[in-house]
Amino acid sequence: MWVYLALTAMIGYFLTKAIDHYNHRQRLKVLIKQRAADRKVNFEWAKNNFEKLDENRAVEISAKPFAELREALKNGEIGPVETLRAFQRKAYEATEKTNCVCLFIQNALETAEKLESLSKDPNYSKPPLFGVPVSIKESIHVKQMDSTLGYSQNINKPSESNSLSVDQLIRLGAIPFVHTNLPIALLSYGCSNPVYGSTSNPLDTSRVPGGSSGGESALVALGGSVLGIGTDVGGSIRTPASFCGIAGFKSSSDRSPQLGKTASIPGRQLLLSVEGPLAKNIDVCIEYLRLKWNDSDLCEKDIYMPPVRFQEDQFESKNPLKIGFYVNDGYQKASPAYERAVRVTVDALKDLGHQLVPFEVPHPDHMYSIFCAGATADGGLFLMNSLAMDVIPPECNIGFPVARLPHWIQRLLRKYWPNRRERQIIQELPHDTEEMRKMHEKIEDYRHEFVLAMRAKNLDAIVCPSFACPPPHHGIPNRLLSASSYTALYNLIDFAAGTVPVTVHLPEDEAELRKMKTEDSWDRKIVTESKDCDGLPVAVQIATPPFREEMCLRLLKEVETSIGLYHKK
Ligand SMILES: CCCCCCCC/C=C\CCCCCCCC(=O)NCC(=O)O
Repeated sequence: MWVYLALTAMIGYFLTKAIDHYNHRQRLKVLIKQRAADRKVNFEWAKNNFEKLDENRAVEISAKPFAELREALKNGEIGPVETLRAFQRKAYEATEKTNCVCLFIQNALETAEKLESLSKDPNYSKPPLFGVPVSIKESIHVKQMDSTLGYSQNINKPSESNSLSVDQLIRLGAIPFVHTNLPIALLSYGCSNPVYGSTSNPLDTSRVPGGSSGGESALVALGGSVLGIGTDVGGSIRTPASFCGIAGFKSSSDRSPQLGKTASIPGRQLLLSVEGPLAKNIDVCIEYLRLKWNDSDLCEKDIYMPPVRFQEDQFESKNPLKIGFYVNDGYQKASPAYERAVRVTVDALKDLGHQLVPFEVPHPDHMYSIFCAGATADGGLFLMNSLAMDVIPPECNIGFPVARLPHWIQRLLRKYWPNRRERQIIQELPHDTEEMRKMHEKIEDYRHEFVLAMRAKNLDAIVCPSFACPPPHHGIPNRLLSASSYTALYNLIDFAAGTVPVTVHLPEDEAELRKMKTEDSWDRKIVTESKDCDGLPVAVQIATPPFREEMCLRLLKEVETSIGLYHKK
């Protein structure tokens, strides 16, 4: 009798849970449909607005590079409203091709009109970014807009205020005008979510634009924005920038506001995401960061941010530097084109008088495993629970349901998991407070070890690949984690790092790759994804210690100027 009652109660419990879950998913599907309809209306609004400007005039304005655009806005040759319309048109075209825009920010028109009327006052002094339209990754708060992070459960939860960086941009005279696409949960270098769908690479639409700031990279590469703001906790600015042939930069965490910002995993301790710029060339990133760091208001608003101005002495210095380089980080061998990218950069930097010496990444397997542990923070539980409460298209599946199993099963699995590199990662994921403390200790120790390794060679900076393979096809990123090891390292040790494109994939790279020894499915994917990608851009990465951001920018500029692939003023 008791057994019968217990069994009925259990069946009842699980049935109710399953029905609740089903109903929850149905509600989310309704929200997704509503958002698609609202988005159509939003795009129509943008179209009606940009069609008020003559198309030839729009083309003329949006073709202007950043510096020229700023100058034309400053001297009144063009106005903020027509500039906004010109970029709305270009962004609309870019999103027709790649699905890079989530929504147009409708308040942008009001901001542009306000700037236009202010500029009529002869006593008005134009702020430095007067009238420049800037694109913003969807996860960054813009007042009255959702930051869904690609979760349908976050639809219709508009932000009450702007993030500090969006507020700062407005203070500087810029016009945030679009929210751009990202992968659900942000912890991917793909760019797909159930709310806004998949963004494609503008250079090959069968491939991803990179992520998580992939909407930004596609939009900027297509000229739909002269400056985009993304976020990076494992490569999410640098990877999309390098996949789309543009420049991207992430600072160390102290030099970016942390107060009030969204995070893929809230409460994460040592791996903090940072906001940073993506643009057609590094000069634009430099100019933006100069304004960002010289604006004392930002540190007043985020009182935890050290008030360090743009260090012109570091940036302008002509002193030769000692720079370490590597072509293989020892964790994931990169496609040959990335090795070539490092070698041409090394030669160019030598020609400029710098000293270049080989460098080895300490304990690469350990490095990437503790990165995954630090980036997911709680053994993947928050991530997997959040995903389980949403509607996940196959290409968005992060594929780690193990995190939701009871810890004793996970402890068993981590002993016997067949794949070596996956097992190493699983072994580092913490399951209780003791393991979590140890994880933090390992990250601190690794930072120390890395700094000592750099000091032993007296290095100022490091040059290395920006990624391990060309932009993979849609659906691949979440099944090819290891390729992100080249960017992830510099989040783990909280360095400044940036990327600029320096070459393209060539047919001989593919031939060379066939010789690569493959240990597991990750290696095999590197080989298959590197096929048929001739002509796609390849970037190099440069990293420097925290508070040496300006030195990193100096080197990126030197590289871009001497060998930059698409260096255009
Ligand atoms: C087989 C073991 C699976 C372990 C599960 C690990 C889950 C994924 C963790 C790390 C993946 C890293 C990919 C890098 C993507 C870049 C993320 C990023 O920078 N996001 C930006 C942000 O969060 O703001």
